Amino acid sequence: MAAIDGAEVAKHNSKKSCWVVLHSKVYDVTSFLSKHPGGAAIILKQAGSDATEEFEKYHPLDYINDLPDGSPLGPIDPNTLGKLRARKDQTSASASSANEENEIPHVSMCVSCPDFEKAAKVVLPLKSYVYASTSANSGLSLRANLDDWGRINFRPRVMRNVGDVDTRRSIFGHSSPYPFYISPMGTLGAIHPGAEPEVVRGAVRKGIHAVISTASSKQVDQIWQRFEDEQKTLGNASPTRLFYQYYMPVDRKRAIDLMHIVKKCGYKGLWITVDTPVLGKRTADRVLQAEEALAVGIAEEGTVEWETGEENAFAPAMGGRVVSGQLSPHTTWEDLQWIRKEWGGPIVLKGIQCAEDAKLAYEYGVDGILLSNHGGRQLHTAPSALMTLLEIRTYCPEVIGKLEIFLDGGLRDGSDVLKALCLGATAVGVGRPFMYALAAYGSQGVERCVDVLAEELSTGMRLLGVTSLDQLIPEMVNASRLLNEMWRPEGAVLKSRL
Ligand code: HEM
Ligand SMILES: Cc1cc2nc3c(=O)[nH]c(=O)nc-3n(C[C@H](O)[C@H](O)[C@H](O)COP(=O)(O)O)c2cc1C
Repeated sequence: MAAIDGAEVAKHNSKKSCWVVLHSKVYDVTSFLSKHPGGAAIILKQAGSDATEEFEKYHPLDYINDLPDGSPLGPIDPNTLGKLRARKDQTSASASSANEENEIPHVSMCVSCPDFEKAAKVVLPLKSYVYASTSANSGLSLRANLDDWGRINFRPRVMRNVGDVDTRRSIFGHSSPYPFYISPMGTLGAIHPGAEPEVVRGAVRKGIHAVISTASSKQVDQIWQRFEDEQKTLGNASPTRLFYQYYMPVDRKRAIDLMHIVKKCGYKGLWITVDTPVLGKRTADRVLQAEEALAVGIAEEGTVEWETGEENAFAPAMGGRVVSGQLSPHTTWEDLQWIRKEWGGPIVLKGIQCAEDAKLAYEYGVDGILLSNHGGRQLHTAPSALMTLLEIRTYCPEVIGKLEIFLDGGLRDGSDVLKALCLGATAVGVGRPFMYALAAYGSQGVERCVDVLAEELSTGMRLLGVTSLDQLIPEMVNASRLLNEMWRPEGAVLKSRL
């Protein structure tokens, strides 16, 4: 194929004819515009230019293969790159380029989790900040997540020898120095150029476990490779293990193939996200996307082709569109049977939000449940993980001790982790604080965030009067306020039917 001149590419910069360069090849994406799950506006902004940098922030390389037949036009003539259309993107400021008025604080100034958010706000483009911070509808689920940790109080014991504390906890037999891990978050390329591998680097250096998202910017095997490389530099001494968050692809073959790749890499558990049959309404993203569309001269598309089908083959969108998602809305409990057969390792259901489903999870033989409302990004006014844990303690206590129980959502202080453990949890997941730390400081920020949480945790243990996590018992917390508001079944008996 003859090389294409940059000046020719630059001419195709509209909805009528839209060409972009991706990794030195020219693609005609005109017919793809209306099918792009991220919306047409985002690609139109790149029309006639080299879209590689923008593409890589959001997508693994192999997404290019999903462009329609006929899209690839040929290689770009490397001597004519200067003739491509200049892009008017917001580019991410980096820690070193943040200007003086908006100077990013030194990492040591981050002494508690909210400090990372302030620093991230300085460096992140608005779009990325909105993506990280957004929540569903009017934001009440996120608010409750944040607030409920403060609505449980400790009942400390004093005059105990708390000179040395042991903060270790195992997840499925894999020891971690702390009872918290990094929650799966998609599209980290929009947050930091190092994306998921940069998070892995920080995790490995601190020895904590991390769950990797299906919607990652980098491919699952690339992330694994980085994990192995990082382990090697530390003489394979880090206890960190990676687990995989699974949005089940609609297509069964694709679903099984993905699971096999994950297994072959060596991920230690499959965390199936079950709270996302459709994407929640991400209000702030919606507003931003409408603005972006108007800026390139198109009113936000309303219903595009891929929305009208009841399923689509892509991952849940980064932004706020109504994407039914890679997780089929038709998934049921019965699917666990074939998943278990294909996977063969520990399975956690991520997104359990009531006692009935906790009981079913146990009956269906999963190994763990993650009480979560997706960081307040899915159902409007969904219960916080703590509220769900209290329901489980009250109505199906038999699952405690049989299943590994994880919580996430709104955790912003290491000592709050102790409350969940007092009430029977195995460990707690932390999301946004790590994302903000990554944005501002890369893997160094991730490490700092671990240190901040770890210090709060060990101080909390000493002040509570315990030296190991096994000593945490329900009597060490006062959960009366939440218990007062907890849901109660009519007749006080739980009916756990499908
Ligand atoms: C041609 C260059 C491309 C650019 C610059 C681009 C950029 C983007 C951006 C910025 C988003 C986030 C949208 C938002 O939050 O508003 C997005 C979403 C998305 N894009 Fe693309 N994209 C491109 C091509 C593709 C291709 C070839 C595919 C695969 C067929 C694809 C699949 C998706 C999917 C599934 C989403 C929603 C989920 C996610 O954020 O991962 N894109 N894209
Ligand atoms: C920006 C962002 C992206 C996320 N992406 C995913 C994802 O790809 N898969 C998933 O199961 N959960 C995802 N989550 C939810 C997290 O795994 C976790 O449940 C939540 O962030 C915990 O709440 P916190 O952020 O308040 O700690 C995401 C959360 C955020 C904030």
